[in-house]
Amino acid sequence: MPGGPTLPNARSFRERFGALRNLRPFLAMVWRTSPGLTAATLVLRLKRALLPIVTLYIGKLIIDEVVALVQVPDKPGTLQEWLDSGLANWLGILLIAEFALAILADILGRIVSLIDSLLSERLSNALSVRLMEHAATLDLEDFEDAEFQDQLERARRQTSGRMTLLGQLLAQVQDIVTVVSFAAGLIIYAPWLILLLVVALVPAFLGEAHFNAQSYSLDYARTPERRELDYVRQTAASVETAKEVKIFGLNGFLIDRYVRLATAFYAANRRLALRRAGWGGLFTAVGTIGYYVAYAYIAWRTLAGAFSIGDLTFLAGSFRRLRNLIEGLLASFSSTAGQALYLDDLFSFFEVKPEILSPDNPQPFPLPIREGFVFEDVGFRYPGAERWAVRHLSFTLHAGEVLALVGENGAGKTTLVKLLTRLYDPDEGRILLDGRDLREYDLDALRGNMGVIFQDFVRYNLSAADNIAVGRIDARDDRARVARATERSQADEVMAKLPANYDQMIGKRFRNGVELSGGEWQKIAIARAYMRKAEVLILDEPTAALDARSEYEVFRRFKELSQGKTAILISHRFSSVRMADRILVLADGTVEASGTHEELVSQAGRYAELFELQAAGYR
Ligand SMILES: Nc1ncnc2c1ncn2[C@@H]1O[C@H](COP(=O)(O)OP(=O)(O)OP(=O)(O)O)[C@@H](O)[C@H]1O
Repeated sequence: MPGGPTLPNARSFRERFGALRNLRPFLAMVWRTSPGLTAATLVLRLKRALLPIVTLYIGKLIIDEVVALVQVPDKPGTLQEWLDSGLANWLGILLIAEFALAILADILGRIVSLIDSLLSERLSNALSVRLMEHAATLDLEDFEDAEFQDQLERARRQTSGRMTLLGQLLAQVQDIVTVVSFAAGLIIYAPWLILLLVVALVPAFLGEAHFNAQSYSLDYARTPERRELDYVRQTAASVETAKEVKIFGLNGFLIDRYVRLATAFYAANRRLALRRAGWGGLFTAVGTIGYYVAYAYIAWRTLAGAFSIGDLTFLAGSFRRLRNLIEGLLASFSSTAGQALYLDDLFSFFEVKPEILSPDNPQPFPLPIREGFVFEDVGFRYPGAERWAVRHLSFTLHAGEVLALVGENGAGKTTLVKLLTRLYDPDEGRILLDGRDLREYDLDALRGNMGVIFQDFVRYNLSAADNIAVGRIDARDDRARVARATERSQADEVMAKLPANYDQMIGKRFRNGVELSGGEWQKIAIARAYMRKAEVLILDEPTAALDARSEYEVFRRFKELSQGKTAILISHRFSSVRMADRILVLADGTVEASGTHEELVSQAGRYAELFELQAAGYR
């Protein structure tokens, strides 16, 4: 049989069956999704489970009756004579019963699959919602971690993948009842046939279990590659990337990369599939041998007069059905154990807990802020990074002040903003707000009172109005408020140009979407900050694509509108920066200088140098 060193080891037997503990919370989740549908499918399946044995038994009665009638002396000739004689009445009733059972089985089957498909869809929706709800509670740090992304990806796949598991579990309940009913029949006639059955089936079961676990391990180990595969496919063909892919002629490069990854996938899957097919064939053959030994025995006993012809068909039928059922059940048990391993991914995702939390007795956010924010020797290193992004960072952001942050790329400006908004907590030092550590405040209130627009703000494929309303989504229907925010960020000119104004779908992903220019997007994004009644306003360089006049105007308004508010603005344009009350020059994650534009220019430091460089460019 083909084999290869690259297959990961199958998970241990214990681990595999240990995963079955996940079934309980899973079933609880199914039940919560819809108690009515769950109960209905169970009850109907139990009813349906008993139909096969009854059908087979009536079949036996029919044959026995026919055999008996054939032997009746002077039996009637035509159908009419048979009917008139009344001899075939019992046979008629049996035939009608058999027919009715067949119809019933059909109807029940259809209703069950209808209910199952409804239940599965609801379960998948409920799981997706739970996944999104849980993801929303987690830290930014988690999302930036590649391993977490693998885990999230695996969990996400489980939301739809687990529908098969549900169907499988329900079918198992049904099949077990059927098996018990057949086995009871068989035990009454020929107990050791059951033993023969078990011996013939065990190897197949163990084989299935082994290959299922191996396929899970393979899947698990390959999550990073699979994410890369998806990423490459997405990059090669998406509206966001099409422009650059064309200009740079990246198709070939991306396709090669895809093919390389996909080929490795295929090779590993093929190896496993071949081994599985090989062993599976062997085990099935063992089962078939078992069946024919049993068949020969039943035939022999019938010849010996121990069984009637009806018994022969009933027993042979029972044995064949039992074999198929048990084979199916064993395969599906082991696949359930395998699927339960996948549930681990889902439940372990739900167990990831955020570290950035509100304290138990949070302080209310100060309205208004009286003193401001104080950074005390703050140090922060991104997870897994060797370098400190900011360190020994100390400064005060006074209440009501407009502070500009300047510094070269990578100086730590954005990191500072992330710390201020508690997207991260400092590794060293602390940040105070009105004399108390930021961590003492209610997290939602803290974030709710900050209007922050990052340089990599999100371009939502939503209507223009919603793109602004996301700044305060619960005020989405307050059109006057949206209009005010639009006007403040000068997005009103953008809005006026859109064919459907506020209702215009923007972005190219959906039908009738209109794409905006970079600067137009920025104006829309900045309006989000004005949707909030925020105590602190922060613009982290979302203006880079604005033309000089627009940026100047945006910042002038920003300054005006930040009256009485505490504000931070980050920009590389000195014409804007100089409007701030105070400027903080960052270098290598720490404060190098601070003061007004005039003070800093006269100090002949980095600020003056950068200012000169930019000014020289315009002369
Ligand atoms: N998510 C992250 N994970 C790891 N390191 C990061 C992350 N974000 C930033 N860094 C690192 O932290 C340092 C500071 O980055 P930061 O984004 O704060 O700089 P910045 O001053 O805002 O730069 P720019 O002017 O380019 O926006 C950089 O050296 C960067 O490599």
